[in-house]
Amino acid sequence: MSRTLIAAYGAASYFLFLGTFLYLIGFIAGIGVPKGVDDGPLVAWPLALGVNLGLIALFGVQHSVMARPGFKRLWTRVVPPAAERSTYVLLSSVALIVLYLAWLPMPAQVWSVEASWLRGLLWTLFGLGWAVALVSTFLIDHFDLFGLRQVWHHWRGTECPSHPFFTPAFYRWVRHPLMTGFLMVFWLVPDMTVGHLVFSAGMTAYIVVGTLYEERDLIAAFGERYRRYAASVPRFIPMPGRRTGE
Ligand SMILES: C[S@@+](CC[C@H](N)C(=O)[O-])C[C@H]1O[C@@H](n2cnc3c(N)ncnc32)[C@H](O)[C@@H]1O
Repeated sequence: MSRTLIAAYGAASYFLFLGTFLYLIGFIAGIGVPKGVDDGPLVAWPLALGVNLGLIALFGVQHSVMARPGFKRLWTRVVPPAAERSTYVLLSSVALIVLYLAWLPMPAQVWSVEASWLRGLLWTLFGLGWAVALVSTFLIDHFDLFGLRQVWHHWRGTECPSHPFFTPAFYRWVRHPLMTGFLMVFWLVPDMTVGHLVFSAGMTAYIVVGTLYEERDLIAAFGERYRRYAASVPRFIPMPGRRTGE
């Protein structure tokens, strides 16, 4: 494949992911999108539950299996190595779009906060969660995570160096601040239906399992250094007095 084609593929995958990521904000909040987590045809709850869990599993399997070094080694025999991350990003977007389209509502209310000050506080924390997630992508390397760095180096004909282990800013307080941001936006909402709860609980389960696999790879890559970091820094929730500087 030509360098320009791979660069265009990388850029297209990035912008598609940006769109699906922005859609996720509206999907969860139920604001500003044609179909949110509580919209869609009403069906019997066992069917809705089965379909929704299947959609989360589809996203979780795609997102976790394709991120493993062993899978990447096999996969890069099929796709050019420079386009591997962009393909991951593209297929993650496809899995999310399928989830948005096929998601079935389960409208029974689990909680609905009435006090306006508390609603305001929860919406503020919801917004803060998105900010934490976005800033974390830049701390770890936004353009690498979304495949643009790889296609850019390939386009210029330069080597794309792999990242060292580091613990910038939020990474001194928690090991997975990007996931902390996601956990905030999944749970800190003033209104929660059963369907929304299934989404939040399913995605939380995926995050817990996904980060276990990620840490196994990080220990394989960085060894004792990562083990020491994991022993002193909490996974998702910052604890006063427990942080490390690298
Ligand atoms: C989607 S990012 C998520 C990072 C982290 N789990 C979080 O929630 O903030 C996953 C990538 O970040 C890398 N990564 C995670 N922690 C890292 C660290 N402290 N230093 C360097 N790379 C790291 C992993 O190897 C993986 O390629």
